[in-house]
Amino acid sequence: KERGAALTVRKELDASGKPVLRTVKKGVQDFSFGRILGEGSYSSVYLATDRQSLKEYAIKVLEKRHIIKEKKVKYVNIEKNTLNRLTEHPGIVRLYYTFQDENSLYYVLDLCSGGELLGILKRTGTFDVECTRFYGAQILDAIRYMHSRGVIHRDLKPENVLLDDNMHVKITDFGTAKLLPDPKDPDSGGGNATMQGDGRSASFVGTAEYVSPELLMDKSASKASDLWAFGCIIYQLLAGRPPFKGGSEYLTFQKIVNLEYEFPPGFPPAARDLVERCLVLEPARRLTIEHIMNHEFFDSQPFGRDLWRTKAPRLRPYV
Ligand SMILES: C[C@@H](Nc1nc2c(c3cc(-c4cn[nH]c4)ccc13)C(=O)N=C/C2=C\CC1CC1)C(C)(C)C
Repeated sequence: KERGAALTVRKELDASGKPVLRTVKKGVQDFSFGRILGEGSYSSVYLATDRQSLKEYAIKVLEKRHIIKEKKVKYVNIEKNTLNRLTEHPGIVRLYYTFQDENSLYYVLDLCSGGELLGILKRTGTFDVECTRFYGAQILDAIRYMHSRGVIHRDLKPENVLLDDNMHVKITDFGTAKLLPDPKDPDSGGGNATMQGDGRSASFVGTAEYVSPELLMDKSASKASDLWAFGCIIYQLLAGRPPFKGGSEYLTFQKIVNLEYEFPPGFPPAARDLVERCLVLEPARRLTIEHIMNHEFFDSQPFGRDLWRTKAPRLRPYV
């Protein structure tokens, strides 16, 4: 059953002409679709306005035929289960409800009108320490919530960190997440439960520049894999480029497993120490979330509710 399926009430006349109230789920007709906001490998996200409330949403549209042909049913299930599990955090894009027609599935989601963090970073080049601390803390707070709900994102990167109209973080794109068995809902685990998936548990590898060494060395992802990606993101906000970037994916992977990266001159020392303790080849030796939150780089940075109430800092480049 769809969680919180939105219902509209329509007054209709029944056979004998008696007025009857019929609750119907919202559908495509209830929205006016605007421009494409982003395109994934098998979905497009549109700007859409609810004709009745005039509220703006993002609607992710997935074409059923394409999903089945490309054997992506498993990922669609994982994304929906993940979004339905991550409902109580300001830093995670929220799924309000879903509906479908004969060709497509529709997810009605938070509109993140600030777009991708990567887009902002490209415009400013780098972030200064104050901005890096604010956005780093919001990303970390969202990761902490995800992990507490048994979700490993596995593909964290600046393209998947969106910004809402207050320029606050919204993590998105959970099609490649790994769901640990939910203590409250044991059979929702593993992400291997598929509707009619292909049965193979393909071990997913994230985006080259942010993928952790254990995923390349053919071990399974763990929560520590998201913290490796976090270290890459902090480095990139201050340096203006990711730590591991080769001329090809293969060369990037080689740099990762050999831990081949260096800091540009002037890189802030506290941030350097934090990044060095996240970009550790052995997952068990990487800083945990609690350690990162207590690291001197995040000194005097509130986490939790206050973090999401503070005004986003003006974006200034790190010069
Ligand atoms: C990463 C994702 N891109 C995007 N996904 C979402 C956006 C979004 C918005 C802009 C944007 C807004 N203004 N200007 C640009 C640019 C890219 C977006 C949004 O507002 N709400 C929910 C989204 C995704 C929800 C998803 C979990 C189901 C890809 C590229 C995969 C389509």
